[in-house]
Amino acid sequence: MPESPSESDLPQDPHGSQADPSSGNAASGPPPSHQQPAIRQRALPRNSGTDMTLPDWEQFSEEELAQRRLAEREQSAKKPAQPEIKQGQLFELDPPPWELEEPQQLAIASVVFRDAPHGPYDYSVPSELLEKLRPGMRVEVPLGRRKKLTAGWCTQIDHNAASNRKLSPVGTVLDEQPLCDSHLVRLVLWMSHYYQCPAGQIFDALIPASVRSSAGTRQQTYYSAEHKARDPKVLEALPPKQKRALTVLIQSEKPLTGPQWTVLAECTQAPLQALKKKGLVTTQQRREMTGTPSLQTQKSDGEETETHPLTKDQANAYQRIVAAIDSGQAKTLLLHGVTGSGKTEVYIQAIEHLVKYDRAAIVLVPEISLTPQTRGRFERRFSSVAVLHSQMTPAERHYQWQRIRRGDVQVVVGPRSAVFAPLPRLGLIILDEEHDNSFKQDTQPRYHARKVAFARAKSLNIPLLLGSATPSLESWHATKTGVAELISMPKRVGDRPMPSVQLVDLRARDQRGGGGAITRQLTQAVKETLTENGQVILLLNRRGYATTIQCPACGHVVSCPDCDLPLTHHRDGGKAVCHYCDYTIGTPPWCPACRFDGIRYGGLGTQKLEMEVRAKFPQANVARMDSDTMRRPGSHQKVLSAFRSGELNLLLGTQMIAKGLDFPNVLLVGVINADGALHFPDFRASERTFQLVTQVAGRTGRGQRGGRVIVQTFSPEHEAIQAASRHDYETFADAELQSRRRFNYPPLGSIARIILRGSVEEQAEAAANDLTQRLEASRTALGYEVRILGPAPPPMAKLRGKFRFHILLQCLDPLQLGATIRRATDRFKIPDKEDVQYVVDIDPLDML
Ligand SMILES: Nc1ncnc2c1ncn2[C@@H]1O[C@H](COP(=O)(O)OP(=O)(O)OP(=O)(O)O)[C@@H](O)[C@H]1O
Ligand SMILES: [Zn+2]
Repeated sequence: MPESPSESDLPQDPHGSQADPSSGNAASGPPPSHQQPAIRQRALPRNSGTDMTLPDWEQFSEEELAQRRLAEREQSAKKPAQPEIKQGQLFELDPPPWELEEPQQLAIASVVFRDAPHGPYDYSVPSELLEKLRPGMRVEVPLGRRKKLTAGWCTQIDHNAASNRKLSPVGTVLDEQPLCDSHLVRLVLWMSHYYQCPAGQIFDALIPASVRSSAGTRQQTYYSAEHKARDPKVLEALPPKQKRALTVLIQSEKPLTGPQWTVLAECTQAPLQALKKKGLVTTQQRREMTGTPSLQTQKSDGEETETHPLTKDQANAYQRIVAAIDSGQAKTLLLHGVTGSGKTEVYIQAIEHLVKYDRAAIVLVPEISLTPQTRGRFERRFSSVAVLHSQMTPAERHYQWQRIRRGDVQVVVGPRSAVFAPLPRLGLIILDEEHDNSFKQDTQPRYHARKVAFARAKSLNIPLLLGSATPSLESWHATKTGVAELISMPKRVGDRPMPSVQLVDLRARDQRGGGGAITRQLTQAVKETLTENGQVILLLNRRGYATTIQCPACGHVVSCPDCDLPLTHHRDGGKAVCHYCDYTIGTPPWCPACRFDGIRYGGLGTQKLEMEVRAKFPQANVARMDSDTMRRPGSHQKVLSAFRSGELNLLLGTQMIAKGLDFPNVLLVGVINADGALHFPDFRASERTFQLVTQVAGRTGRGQRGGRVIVQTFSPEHEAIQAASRHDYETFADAELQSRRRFNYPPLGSIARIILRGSVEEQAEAAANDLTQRLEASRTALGYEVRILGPAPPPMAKLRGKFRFHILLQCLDPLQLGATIRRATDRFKIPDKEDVQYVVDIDPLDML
């Protein structure tokens, strides 16, 4: 007898009632205060912290919405009526009125698709699927004139719809249970609207491919006895082997698999098949894990594991987070704690509070393999942690996803995509190092995990905790406008002082001892530190050996043919590599343009720095950490363990050594060139420089022995570097906000970027011009104040063989910005024969 999924198998929607006052209280809301009657979300004031705003339908008051609707109706009255595109109308004309059916009651499902046409389109739900189909499931439906069966996602079912058009019916329901609960479906629809990306593509980003393909599972057939087989007369009439087999099956409490059944009945397959033919047994297919993947937890790297009593600052932070959890409201908290102030311990204790109520948390971290230490700390303190990372096998990923959805997990730790973890009883979302750029996805859907976390937390009425020593200006601004609450931890644990920072001016030539990259002052400091048995971290944010390969005779620079950017020379294997597309050639021994024999390597990468370090400090045990040396899974862990044990005493590398590491014996941090990010054509250049220098400086002075920092720079007077040298976040952030205000840059205003690319430059440019005109027309029609810049070639005017153009849009109001683009791109189509694509990037971080 086929089993229907039991109650507990169904994805729970514990907070469903919180957003909807009509449905009463959550049955088992944890802290007592969670039980209070839910409050309908109040409209946020517009323009309050543009990075922290919700979609328009959540943000407007009823009155505003009504006004908007009125305005929209007036708009549409002016323009010739555009037929709404619905299934059936997309490829054929509407049927003449006499062919229309009588309007009839039916259930209609909305379905969206990954590929164009994206939908949503309406389908009727046949009565036999009514019980089964729910939003968040995948279905197969006929699409287009040819009625080609296509997989899509069901986003909504209207049970009392009326339609007089003949709708195609839903064909097959592909999932046993929804892959997304109703909250996640709502989140998808919001993301689709806000990021202007088809909902079908967002579903695919939300549900890992391994889950969609059921990686690591197989189809298993189960047998059970039909009702009529229980009739003794039927049983008696059977040949002995079949009789014995059927008796075994009737007596079994659960359905049996073929192998189980043959073993218990001591028979071959033959009697089973005979019984099946006679219609005495039914079969049922179920998907099962083929095995339990052995999940690797982070081995301790030797860090002490004892817990400490909280410091005064930590205790205060903890109290305020707990109050937010207990309030049952969607509050955003920014924990601004200086490096080494013990933020992780605060997160852990807050989650310990949460799990007492049987609730779970998501902790988003930059890339988990870079921070094995953070991972280890969570795994040691909670009994069931799911760590999601990029090196999992599909089977592991699917297994973890199922564990998470069943509610077997207290804490999910992972990178940005973990914001979608389908925890049934989510009670808190934490973004550690919330300023980190890796939280923004740079492919479709181009979402920012902070914003998505904000929307998710808001719809569930749970707190969102952002933590950083160098908060993004978006979050800092949010504390000024009341969107987020600020919690400060201005001191390090154990009253340890912040390390002193010395700036070394690279412009003064005599400072540069011996022409290398390491100045006299830094050389001296490294030697002293190594003599005292201390450890050293050196930061250089460029990988490779030399960053340019240039001919001194004719000036030719060896560049990538696909990206027009200089290739970087890598010494291992003598390769010249494009860092944007990985185009690789053997480094030419002479100039490819004029054949001059004596090509020069300019600019400095980590490989070259490593050689200089080994030559200058022969007593040091050196490791280099950059994406070239850290390709293999587990390599970070290996290097960091060796560093903790003291086997290594000098670590050099790119920004990946600046993140979160906590080693008490690091007595010196050296920044080889702080200006790397400073002169990028990007309004966030200062912010990034400040963050990088402050974060790497924060890796020292974390033990009893203190620490110091030496920053080499060509711009010692630059405010970002000055402020970082004083550990003065607030002065920097407030001044930076002032200067952004002048240009309405985020977070004071919103920006969007549209990138067009094509293999034929003229076509890409023509499409960019066309789109710009549409944007201008759209702005005029809506009467919005949107600034449109471009089209122009971006700093990277060519990438992977495609010519690029971009259009920048700025507006104080993110809703006006979004609406302007939506209207302009709505019917914007590039001729199929042209190889030109465009992407809309809302709140872009990458301006290159
Ligand atoms: N209350 C405490 N008493 C003593 N030590 C503590 C306490 N809380 C945390 N620590 C220790 O202080 C160190 C720094 O903590 P942690 O790594 O969480 O800092 P952080 O604020 O995340 O810093 P960063 O921003 O630099 O990553 C850790 O070794 C941790 O074990
Ligand atoms: Zn390239």
